[in-house]
Amino acid sequence: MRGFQRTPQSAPAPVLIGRFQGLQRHALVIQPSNAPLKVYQLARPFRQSQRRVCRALTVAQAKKDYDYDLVIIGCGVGGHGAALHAVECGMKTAVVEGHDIGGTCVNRGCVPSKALLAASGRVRELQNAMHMKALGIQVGSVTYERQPIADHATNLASTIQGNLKRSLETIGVDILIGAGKLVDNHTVKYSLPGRVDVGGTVTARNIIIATGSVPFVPPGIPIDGKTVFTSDHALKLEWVPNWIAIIGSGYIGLEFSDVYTALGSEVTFIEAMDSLMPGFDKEIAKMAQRLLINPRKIDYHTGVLATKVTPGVPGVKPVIVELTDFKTKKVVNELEVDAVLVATGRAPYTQGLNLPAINAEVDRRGFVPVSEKMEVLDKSGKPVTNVFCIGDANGKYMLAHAASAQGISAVENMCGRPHVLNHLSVPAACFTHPEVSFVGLTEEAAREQATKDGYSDKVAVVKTSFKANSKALAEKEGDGMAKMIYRKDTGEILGVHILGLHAADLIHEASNAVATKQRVQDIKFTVHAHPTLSEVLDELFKGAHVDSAPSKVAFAAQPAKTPVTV
Ligand SMILES: Cc1cc2nc3c(=O)[nH]c(=O)nc-3n(C[C@H](O)[C@H](O)[C@H](O)COP(=O)(O)OP(=O)(O)OC[C@H]3O[C@@H](n4cnc5c(N)ncnc54)[C@H](O)[C@@H]3O)c2cc1C
Ligand SMILES: NC(=O)c1ccc[n+]([C@@H]2O[C@H](COP(=O)([O-])OP(=O)(O)OC[C@H]3O[C@@H](n4cnc5c(N)ncnc54)[C@H](O)[C@@H]3O)[C@@H](O)[C@H]2O)c1
Repeated sequence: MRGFQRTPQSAPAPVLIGRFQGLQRHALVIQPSNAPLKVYQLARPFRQSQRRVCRALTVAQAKKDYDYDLVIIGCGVGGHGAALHAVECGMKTAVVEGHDIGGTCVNRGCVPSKALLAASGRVRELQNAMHMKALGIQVGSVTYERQPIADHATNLASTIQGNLKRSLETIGVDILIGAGKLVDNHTVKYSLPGRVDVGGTVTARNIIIATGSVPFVPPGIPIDGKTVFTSDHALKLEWVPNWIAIIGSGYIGLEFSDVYTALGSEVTFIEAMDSLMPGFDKEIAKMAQRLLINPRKIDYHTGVLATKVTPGVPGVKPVIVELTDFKTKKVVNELEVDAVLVATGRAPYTQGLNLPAINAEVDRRGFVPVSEKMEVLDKSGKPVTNVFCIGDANGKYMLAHAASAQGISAVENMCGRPHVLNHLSVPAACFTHPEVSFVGLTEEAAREQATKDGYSDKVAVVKTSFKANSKALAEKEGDGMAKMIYRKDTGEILGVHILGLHAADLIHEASNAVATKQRVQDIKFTVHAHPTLSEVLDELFKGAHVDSAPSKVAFAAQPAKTPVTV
């Protein structure tokens, strides 16, 4: 190491400080902050006189204070996303997984539920003779087989789980099997009950907690897995009840109401709040009720809690559900149904983590408190050095892609490149038929925020209908709307909400615009192919009235023109 120049630890980006003798293209790089010294392979030979920022491939670790640069406890999509990014940043990485790679999303969430929605959605479409006839198609009687649909979901989950595992192994991430427990802020112990052959202790410069969540079941509701169950059981589609009560009309409730009604069930929603879909923009929820609830075999009780559920026996004894008024707390009704799906949210899974070892504890709802940089906060609210928490376990935004984005953000921060994820730019979607999607604030929240911050007169809303879109009409899918809430003085996008065909795919133009801080007055000059559903957003952008002039970006010079010979 003779002749190496030392650079301060606080340098903003990795800095090259010397090269190994005889290795023309290898050099020692000091990473800012707390990341370790590394040997990198350089894109170009290094000249001693130059100190350069290195953007090259990692070859090996130069200093070995710890077994790993990063150990991630939990390998759901959050842990997986963090591991991929860590390796890209040159970190020697291991994941500790106590149950199944891919976690909730791959095994008991996004993936199998989308498989069920895809199959049942086809059944619904093909059974809709009016819709088919409008396209000039006649279909005979359409039936389905439950088991192959269930198998499709199970097989897809197992394929994606395998893909995820291979993607980690290929890039050299060690997969340590066992439930991880913190010993201190650099040490993780892992073990599996009843398995003496599995387990150990590893040290790491940084640790990420990514232990996810499990279904939340309110008190008074015993889960028997047969007649009273959560999404964990429902995804196996072991039977299709004639009448199912769904407690909760959030994402899980809505998506399963779509699946069950397509497969022939009648659904009764039990929702604690005064209206269905309380977490969504009110206008969108109202239209969703018109498209996704009213025309289907669905009824609902709002403003009530399911306070007591007595399991039944399939085909023999009904399930009894006691309903209590949310406000008066008086029992108001009793239902008899074939089955009950409990979809009342998810609880963080932090059991056995031993947070006191790092002087931290969960908050009153059980989530691990974190800073905006995803650092775990200790009991006094200060960041615990080198320990981060991402995904459902911190409760900031319980979505798969949010978990993964938080993982990337945490890795950036541990590499000394300060990063804060803008959660208002994270899109969300509910994969019903048609889909619902959004990014940013609801109109209600945006107006409330504007009143608080003194710009309520500047908030504007623009709307458009799928009925004005040629592609949607070609598909005979004109039901739906999109709305954008924005600031008419600055052109800032505050929220975009879409209900309609492929809404989940369409939202990304808006979410990317929010993430990159594009203004409406600029985006309205972008061009959308015709005829496409993306023109729904184009309509929104063009329909908005902003007081500010477009920036120069929208009128940037074109590449030099080739002279035209006349
Ligand atoms: C039915 C359903 C459908 C969903 N659909 C969508 C969707 O379409 N889109 C979307 O964005 N989100 C969806 N979600 C939400 C999404 O699944 C979660 O937000 C996401 O899985 C969170 O990722 P995570 O990595 O934080 O946690 P998880 O996926 O829960 O993974 C945590 C992992 O940590 C492991 N673990 C826990 N404790 C330990 C320990 N001590 N040691 C070692 N390992 C441990 C667990 O075994 C698990 O594998 C859905 C959820 C459900 C239930
Ligand atoms: N497409 C997706 O992205 C997707 C799909 C499924 C799940 N998820 C994620 O999974 C998480 C869990 O979903 P979820 O639908 O269970 O939760 P949710 O928070 O979306 O909805 C729960 C609903 O249950 C109601 N509720 C709660 N307790 C009740 C009670 N005792 N009686 C009656 N109603 C009650 C709430 O008012 C709320 O409307 C969500 O945070 C979501 O982010 C996402």
